Amino acid sequence: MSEPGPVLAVRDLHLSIGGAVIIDGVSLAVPRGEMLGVIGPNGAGKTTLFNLLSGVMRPTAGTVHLAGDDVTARSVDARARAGLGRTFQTSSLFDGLTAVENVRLAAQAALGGALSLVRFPGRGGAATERARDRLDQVGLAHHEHTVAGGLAHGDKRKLEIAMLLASDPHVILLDEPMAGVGSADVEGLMDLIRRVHREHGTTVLMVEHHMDVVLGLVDRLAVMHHGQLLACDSPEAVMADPTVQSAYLGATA
Ligand SMILES: Nc1ncnc2c1ncn2[C@@H]1O[C@H](COP(=O)(O)OP(=O)(O)OP(=O)(O)O)[C@@H](O)[C@H]1O
Repeated sequence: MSEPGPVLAVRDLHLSIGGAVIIDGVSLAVPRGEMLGVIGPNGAGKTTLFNLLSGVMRPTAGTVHLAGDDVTARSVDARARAGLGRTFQTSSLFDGLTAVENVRLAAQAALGGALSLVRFPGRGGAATERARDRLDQVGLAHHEHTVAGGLAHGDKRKLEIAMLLASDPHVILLDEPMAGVGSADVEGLMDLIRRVHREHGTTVLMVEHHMDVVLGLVDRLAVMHHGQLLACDSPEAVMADPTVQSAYLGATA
């Protein structure tokens, strides 16, 4: 049952692989509609935390709750159906398909229909309509028929977000959305993320190394270090925290 508590909550999450402790007792509650940045040095466990939230990996101990429901044992697909969407550090696009075909596949998966690339001219179809709408939302309507592999880097990232939006998620996890994006495209992507967050009330968790991006977007910052959550507070409080400064900011300066 959905209720007014945090939309996403992890409690005492642990993950060990082959004797190595990767995630070490992380607890975190994310209120509905929050934009949360996740930062930390390389290897701190940020992507692994996203893997545990999205169901790509299962924790050794601890729980993940989505909208009040315990989803710890649920698959990626079940969590996606429950409203959790995610992008990856590496591109998940089909380079040889057009922009609209990429989003249509995501829409077909979300709508529960069979996946198909066959076009039915004039018939529209719910998946195609939804795909066009999401392309419009991310500002790529004019690239509907451009193959994904031919898009500029920033537009590829926008296309990935359009695919994410095809399933109408209420929580999205963005893993380094600015990775590989030229400085000219950063503003546009930030605007897009801000718009998705504000217009749809979507809860956003974002791993991002660019501090200017993070600080320009988030309500709170979570700092990971050696698999632990070192701090989770307003950006101002986190930046002023001496433990964070020595563990993260000092370490990467
Ligand atoms: N499947 C795995 N098997 C073994 N070790 C793993 C596995 N996945 C991650 N790790 C290790 O866990 C640690 C955390 O990795 P993770 O990718 O979550 O860090 P990160 O904070 O996202 O780093 P980056 O900023 O470099 O992406 C690293 O030391 C990594 O080598």
